[in-house]
Amino acid sequence: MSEDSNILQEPESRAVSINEDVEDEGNREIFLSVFVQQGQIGLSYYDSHDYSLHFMPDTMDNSDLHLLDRVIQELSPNVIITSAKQEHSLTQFIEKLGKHFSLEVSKQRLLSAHLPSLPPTITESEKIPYLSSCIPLDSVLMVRHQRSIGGLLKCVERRSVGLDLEDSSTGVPILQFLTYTKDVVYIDRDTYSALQIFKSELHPSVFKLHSGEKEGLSLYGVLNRCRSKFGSLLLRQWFHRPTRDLNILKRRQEVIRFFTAPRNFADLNTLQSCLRNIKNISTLLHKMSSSNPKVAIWQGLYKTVYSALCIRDTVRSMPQCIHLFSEISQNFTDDLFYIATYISKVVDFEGSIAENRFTVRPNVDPVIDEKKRKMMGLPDFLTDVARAELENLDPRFSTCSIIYIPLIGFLLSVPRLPNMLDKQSFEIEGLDFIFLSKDQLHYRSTRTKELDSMLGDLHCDTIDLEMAVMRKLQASVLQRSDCLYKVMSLCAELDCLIALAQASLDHGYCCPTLTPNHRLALIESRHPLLELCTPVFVSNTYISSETEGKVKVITGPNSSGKSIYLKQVGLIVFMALIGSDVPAKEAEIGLVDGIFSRMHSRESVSVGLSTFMIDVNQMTHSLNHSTGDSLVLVDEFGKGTNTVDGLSLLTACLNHWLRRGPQCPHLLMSTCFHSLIQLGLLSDSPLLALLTLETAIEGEELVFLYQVKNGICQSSCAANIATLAGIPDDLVKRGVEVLYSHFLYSSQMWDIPCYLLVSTIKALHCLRANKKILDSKNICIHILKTRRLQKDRYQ
Ligand SMILES: Nc1ncnc2c1ncn2[C@@H]1O[C@H](COP(=O)(O)OP(=O)(O)OP(=O)(O)O)[C@@H](O)[C@H]1O
Repeated sequence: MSEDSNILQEPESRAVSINEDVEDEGNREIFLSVFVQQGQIGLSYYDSHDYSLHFMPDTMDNSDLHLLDRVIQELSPNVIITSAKQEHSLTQFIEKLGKHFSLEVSKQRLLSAHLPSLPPTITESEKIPYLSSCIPLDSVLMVRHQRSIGGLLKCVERRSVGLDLEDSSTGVPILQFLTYTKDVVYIDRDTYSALQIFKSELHPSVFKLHSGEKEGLSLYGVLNRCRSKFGSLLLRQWFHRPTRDLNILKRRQEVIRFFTAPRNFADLNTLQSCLRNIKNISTLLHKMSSSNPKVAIWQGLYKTVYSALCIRDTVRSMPQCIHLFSEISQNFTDDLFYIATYISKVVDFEGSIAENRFTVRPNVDPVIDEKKRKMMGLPDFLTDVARAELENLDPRFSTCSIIYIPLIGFLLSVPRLPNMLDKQSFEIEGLDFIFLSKDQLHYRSTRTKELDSMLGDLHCDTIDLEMAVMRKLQASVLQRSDCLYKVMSLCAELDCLIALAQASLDHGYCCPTLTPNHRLALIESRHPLLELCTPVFVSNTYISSETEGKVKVITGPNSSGKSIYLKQVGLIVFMALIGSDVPAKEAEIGLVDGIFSRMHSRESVSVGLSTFMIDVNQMTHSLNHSTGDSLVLVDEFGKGTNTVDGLSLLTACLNHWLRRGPQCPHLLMSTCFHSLIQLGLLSDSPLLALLTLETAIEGEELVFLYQVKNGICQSSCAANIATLAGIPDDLVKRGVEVLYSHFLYSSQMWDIPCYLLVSTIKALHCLRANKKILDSKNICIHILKTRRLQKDRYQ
């Protein structure tokens, strides 16, 4: 804390509940405006949560508008606005159309937008340089973009977004302009869902049903240790926008490195407790600009600014070569200290809470002090007046009191007597009856009229004076709002990075080496979610490069861990692309441009497509859009249809990728179609590597070792697994009999090479675990003998 900081009182010393006013997410509304032309997309959106206008400079998008799809997925906008004359591709996306996209009109709307941070007297020509510093107005590509902003502003103005009961002439406030990052790695909805990056579930508590959803077991749930709500929001944004920008990623990594060093744990804890007290500054400032902000808003602001100062002082003692730290040290200016001191000196928090309005501390304004002093002495003085009034009062009354009611003034109050039944009986000579309340009659007497003129409306005067002080304070806080916005964005970043560092420490992650080359090497890596749910997790290595095999085909018995391996590779690459540490002993991540997947994630009912159609859609998407820098995860493609058709499709896709040579993505594919390899269907390619998962037979049981090794698997061990799962033995036995009769018949019909039969028999040997199934081996051999197959034909 700075030298003068002892002037400031710790906010906790005035511990009072800061209600939801401060954190109120309220009705968050997002208005997205899109304009597409000749493959370029310009978009902007307004977020009523923090009154910010985000824009994305014109960017190429593909014909399916994937970028737009991703933005919609991230933002879930309440309204999407576009031009009625839009290209067909866009109209497929968007249902609500607007027609406010003329370029000149757009410019005018931007110029007349309500920007509270600018002085109200600013002229249009003065506004242009300011706006061009926020949005590149002169950029050619921005033409379309401005048009999207034009439509957006028109819509939000019409709906008075972000305004409560303000005057109809008040414009929708825009408190900040933010760029929407475009250098993002492509990941589609299905991949997010299959990898369990997010998983929302309905809240189980009946009491919290209104708050909607909570995060289930997901990567976001595991990594989100943010202390503030806006930190969590920013982390969510990072999750939606994994990036290839090495500068951004290295900036994040250097902070995480610092906090994961044991000697910095104390600083980490201090910062975490400060971050907990930082409230949403956009909401605070918006509420602060209302005519009479609630006490909680003042408390929230004070606590926030005080904590920001603590953060600044802690960070200033840390290495300033770390970019985030030096930015915090520079941008948390003395304006913060000014605001905190001003609030601390002026606002009487205890008094404000007691009276539920803004009250001023002593020694701020002598006139207010004088009036308060008079008010303080009032009870004694009024007791004396009441005593004197009682002497002259009707003798039927044994007590009376003098009370003060704001706006009405001083009144003489006496208890109602039993014979005072109607209004006429309330009349007392020399007194004017005013009202009856709770068996107390209230009158105005000559003396109370004297008091009114002598003391006036003391209370109201004090309130007016205190409100004037509050307005001055409000104005001076709002003048310094720029610095407060910086506090919020830097604190959000710090919060996210501390959260990632904490997760890294808790789960033993390592810092990945990020490189622009095309190699992925995950040494002894783990699945970040499964490792938390299983007592023993077997780590595995994945290395993919042009020389070490970019296409991995992984076969293994059912339940041997193929899907988990695929997902763990996807998750680790994803984690590295948001700047996080990863669950591995060592990792080298060549920055990929997209993660594609063919994994079961959606129920066919929810999308109106058959399961096989979903599979094929996902595969088509991966085939069409993956590049040599992409990661493609394919889990059991083709098993939703006839085996031969599924196998043929899978083979065609794989060979297509292999033929692409250097443009072949990092492909990790699991399959139960062992004949893909056994029948030699795959093209010879140095890119191809075959992997399998190790199993062992222990006693009578099939044991999964979950260890990935080079090689192929001969059997799915489906019968064993069926037995393990409890399918009756006789059914399993019959299944195996049918399988092998059919197999031998087919092999003769189609003249399938004999090594296949050998491998079948070998596979049957593996079934030693179950004696009844072992019998089926004898059946198989028996069939072989009866068909007089030559032994040497299949050896
Ligand atoms: N590396 C591992 N360490 C420990 N347990 C694991 C590991 N991999 C997988 N498992 C366990 O094995 C179970 C099955 O894994 P997974 O779903 O990946 O199998 P699979 O081979 O894809 O099966 P199927 O072919 O039937 O889809 C997991 O739910 C998990 O409990």
